[in-house]
Amino acid sequence: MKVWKMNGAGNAFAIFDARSTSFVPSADQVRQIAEDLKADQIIALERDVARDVFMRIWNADGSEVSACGNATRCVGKLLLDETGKSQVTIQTEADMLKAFNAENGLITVDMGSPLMGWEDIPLSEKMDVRGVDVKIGPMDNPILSRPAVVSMGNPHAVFFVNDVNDYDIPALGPLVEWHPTFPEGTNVGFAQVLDRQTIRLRVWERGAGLTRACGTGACAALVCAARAKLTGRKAKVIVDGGELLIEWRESDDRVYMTGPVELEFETEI
Ligand SMILES: N[C@@H](CCC[C@H](N)C(=O)O)C(=O)O
Repeated sequence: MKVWKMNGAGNAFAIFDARSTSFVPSADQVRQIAEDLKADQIIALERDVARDVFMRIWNADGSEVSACGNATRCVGKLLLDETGKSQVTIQTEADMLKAFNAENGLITVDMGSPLMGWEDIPLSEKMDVRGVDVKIGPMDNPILSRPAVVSMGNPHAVFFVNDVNDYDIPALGPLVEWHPTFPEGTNVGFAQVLDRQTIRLRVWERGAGLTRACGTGACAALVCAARAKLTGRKAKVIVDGGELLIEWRESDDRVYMTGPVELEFETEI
């Protein structure tokens, strides 16, 4: 079976070509592969009757999840090169996504529409998704409070902060990731709005920890920022591993992400 080690803005993936050989790893095996190949997520490419591919996703902790933006760009690049098509379709558990070539070797992915209902995130009970009732730290002087939430096919809680460098993310992230408000856990973004077109973002990923980039996290940060009128609907999101351009189009309500992909090596197992 062919395996590609790739990254999207530093978010690292081991991508297994399971289109002709079955690949059904146990959670233990996923954890081992992630450790051996230094991957944040493990991806399987499977045959799909209607789309170019079905993309299955596991976090480094062995949990299977529904969405991964940076891996969608990497898989898009592989399929665009392989098929010579101008656009490829990628089915995930969450949605049907499309990828196409952008300028300067970058890849654009149509990440679908953000989901805003409290049941969609999901939250444990009905709350205002622009600022949910979550506080971390002393009750009268919390370190973090009232994150905005949205689903990009996976759950995201976004804290708007004055300076991302002021926060001990490995200490705070897990407290939010499994807070009772989020019955399926959540990815946790720390977003600093630099101006109306620029966001600095770091993400504590559910099931993977602090990564160098989170594509769905970047989409979530832009959607939450634009919804709160902190930015316009298009912004550059600066992550630890590079830059992502995110646009939440008014015309179709879909979020488009453009960013880099890198093939580190490929091998056969
Ligand atoms: N790295 C990803 C997100 C992967 C899944 C996430 N950790 C979750 O549990 O939902 C991205 O680029 O979007």
